[in-house]
Amino acid sequence: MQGRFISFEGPDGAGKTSVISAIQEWLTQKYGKQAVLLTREPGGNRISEQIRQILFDDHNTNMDARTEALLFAAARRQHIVEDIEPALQAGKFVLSDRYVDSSVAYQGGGRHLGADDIWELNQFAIHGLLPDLTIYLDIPSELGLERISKHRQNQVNRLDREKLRFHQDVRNAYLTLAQRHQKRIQLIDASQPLPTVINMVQEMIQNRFNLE
Ligand SMILES: Nc1ncnc2c1ncn2[C@@H]1O[C@H](COP(=O)(O)OP(=O)(O)OP(=O)(O)O)[C@@H](O)[C@H]1O
Ligand SMILES: Cc1cn([C@H]2C[C@H](O)[C@@H](COP(=O)(O)O)O2)c(=O)[nH]c1=O
Repeated sequence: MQGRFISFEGPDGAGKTSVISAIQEWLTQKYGKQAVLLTREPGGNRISEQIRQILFDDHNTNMDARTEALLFAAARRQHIVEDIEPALQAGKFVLSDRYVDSSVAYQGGGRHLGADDIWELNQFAIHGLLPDLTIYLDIPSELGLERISKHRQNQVNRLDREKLRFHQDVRNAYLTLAQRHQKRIQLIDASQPLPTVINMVQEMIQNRFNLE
């Protein structure tokens, strides 16, 4: 049986990590541990995690925006081949904390490389593999950044530290993507309380895949 591929997207601090772990628990209770793969980008396997370290190294302040875009795409390719495709072939639910839309939003929007060029660049990496469903957690940039600075002071990465304008451009690019891919991308207002957001995401997954 072919599995189901669900990606979770959103600006920094939208609550993806919190929501995705609740969804993992919910699906695991329903279908068992073996039925669910929780993974993240950039990362998932040794090579992609090594690329992640380069991307988020605080010393790499001189990284060119196109180099950054290529590294995210390279980590994605390895993630697909080593983790996502095998899990889908085994019939699992694949829950990915970020996927191709992150590159379009952050490198295309935030870094101003252009959404279309970054989408095009990533076609080589994803080779046709798009999620069956993308949950986009939408949040005003100020609120997302406030959540991060309140709760995660010692885990802030190189991209979290970008200025407010960068995060606003990221959000606008996500909103454009959600308009363009209305069937695949489902938008949720992530400024609502966490239990409400989790319930809405569960309903979306239930409806999309006709789960009991
Ligand atoms: N709906 C919510 N209401 C209030 N606080 C929330 C909500 N969702 C998450 N948070 C809190 O905001 C902080 C950031 O959440 P989380 O790490 O889940 O976000 P994230 O989208 O994964 O961020 P990033 O992509 O930057 O890692 C956490 O401290 C979390 O407890
Ligand atoms: C996949 C991907 C990610 N990013 C950025 C977005 C975030 O700032 C970090 C990931 O941090 P998280 O806490 O693990 O969400 O990386 C990006 O700019 N481009 C991408 O393709």
